[in-house]
Amino acid sequence: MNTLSLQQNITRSWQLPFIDTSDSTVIVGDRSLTIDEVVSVARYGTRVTLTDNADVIKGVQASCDYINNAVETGQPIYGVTSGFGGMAHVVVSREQAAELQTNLIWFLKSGAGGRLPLADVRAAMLLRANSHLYGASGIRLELIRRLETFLNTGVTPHVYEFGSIGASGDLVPLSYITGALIGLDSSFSVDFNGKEMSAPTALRQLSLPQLQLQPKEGLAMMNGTSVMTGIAANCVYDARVLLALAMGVHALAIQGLYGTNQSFHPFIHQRKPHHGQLWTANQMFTLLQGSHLVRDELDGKHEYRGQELIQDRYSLRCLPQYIGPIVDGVLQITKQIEIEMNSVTDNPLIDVENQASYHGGNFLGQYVGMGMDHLRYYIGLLAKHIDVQIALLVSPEFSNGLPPSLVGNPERSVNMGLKGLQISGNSIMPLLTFYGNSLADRFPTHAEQFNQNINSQGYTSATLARRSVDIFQNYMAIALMFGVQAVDLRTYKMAGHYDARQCLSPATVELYTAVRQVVGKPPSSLRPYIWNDNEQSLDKHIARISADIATGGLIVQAVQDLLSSLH
Ligand SMILES: N[C@@H](Cc1ccccc1)C(=O)O
Repeated sequence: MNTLSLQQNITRSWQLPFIDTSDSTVIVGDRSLTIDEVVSVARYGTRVTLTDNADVIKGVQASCDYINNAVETGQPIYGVTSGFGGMAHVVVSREQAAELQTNLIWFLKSGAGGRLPLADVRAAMLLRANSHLYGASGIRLELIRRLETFLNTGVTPHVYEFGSIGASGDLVPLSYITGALIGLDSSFSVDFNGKEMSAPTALRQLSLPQLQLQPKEGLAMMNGTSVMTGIAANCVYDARVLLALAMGVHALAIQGLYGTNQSFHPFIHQRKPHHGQLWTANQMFTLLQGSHLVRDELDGKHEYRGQELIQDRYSLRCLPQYIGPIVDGVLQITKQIEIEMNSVTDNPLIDVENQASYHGGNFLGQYVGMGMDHLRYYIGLLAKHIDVQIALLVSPEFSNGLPPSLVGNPERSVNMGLKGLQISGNSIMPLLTFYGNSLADRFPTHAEQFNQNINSQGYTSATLARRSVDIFQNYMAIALMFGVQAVDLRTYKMAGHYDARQCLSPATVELYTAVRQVVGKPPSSLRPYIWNDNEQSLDKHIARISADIATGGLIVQAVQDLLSSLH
């Protein structure tokens, strides 16, 4: 997962307009999309171009021809010449086949709550277009191309945060995208590069006609997992960044605590070779290489250390064994979401080659629902571990000689150091472990007249994951502030000055320097990051660092090597 391709975008604000002036583009329909590409389009406005592959275009039209022929010849096809779901026994005549699709939008227009972030709606539109280009959905190219136009001109339908049970995909959220796409009614609103307006108004400004859905097209648009999967793709991208930053925070904390590098010796982990454990140990081994702030014990030596333990506590010594399963879990979720992104998830599916259609259930978003449950669970575990490291750093009984609460200037007796910052972090960590509770197992068994009597809750699990990621970005900011202060104070104990860059491992200098730059406090040999309590507003530092993380700024660039190796 290489996010370097996005780095050129970091100057591009996340805010509107989603217009990319560079010449980069994402081709849709000729190969699998990656999570990087989804994020690049959804957040940074990278242009989208539908493939001009003749076979793909022919396949899309052929699936429409199949549906039209079926309607003309009076064949019974679910959702085309029948009612929906628990009312699939209702016969719908050929004359009403088109009206059935438009009516689907109206009865699904039942969202609630706040609005979904525009970047998540953009991801959903991209994935809907991608799914339709497989030619198994019976939807015209004209509608797919309109998704492309909306993405490239910055028209983003407003979608509610509540409404989908993740079963027949995201029926309700997708009804808003579909209604806006065809300009059905002025009650469908969009954001047009920062301006709110009705969908018909936006179409007029783009000189695009309103469209009438043809048989199957409503179902093709709305019976899919694209919204929950779009949210999930953005969340997986952010969670991978946060996993890499967690490794960076631990590397700073281990140096702050003057921990040993022996815990990451290859010999240990080759004898318990879980993929995630090996990756974690290897990365931490590399992160600490060349540091003057760790006990260098790779030769196997051990020393009696007075009141200090002869070996580190588990939050340091067992770090690879603890984070390893999280790494393996995030990698599995990444694979599952990338498969879901590149799947056909509506129903029925059209097999043009055999001139047949099949009633199935690819729209059940179980991989997304359970995947996002697990992602929130992993985030909670990472936050809890970091909270332990912070507790060691601020407590003289465990910090190996650091000042209590990492006070900077000991001469100013009222200085209480990072006590408040720790309390703020303590207020967030429990919320992250709380968000780690599962949702997928709480589904109602009677949904939609018992037709959808199992359902994934994937949409809500994904929106909860979005919330968990946003919270974790704030917590990570607090953790990085502790790490920076700790290594400055450790440097003073080891070298008599406060500029940690001189003693840190080369692999952690960039992260350290990036944090200092983002908060506007360059390193100094005369003072640590925080000297007197009354010289800075820590809340502003938290806000700046979390915003930098959320927009892929300097701090994320500093862990690029970790991110690129995460596979
Ligand atoms: N399409 C779903 C059910 C459904 C679709 C649209 C509205 C309501 C229900 C099915 O295959 O059963």
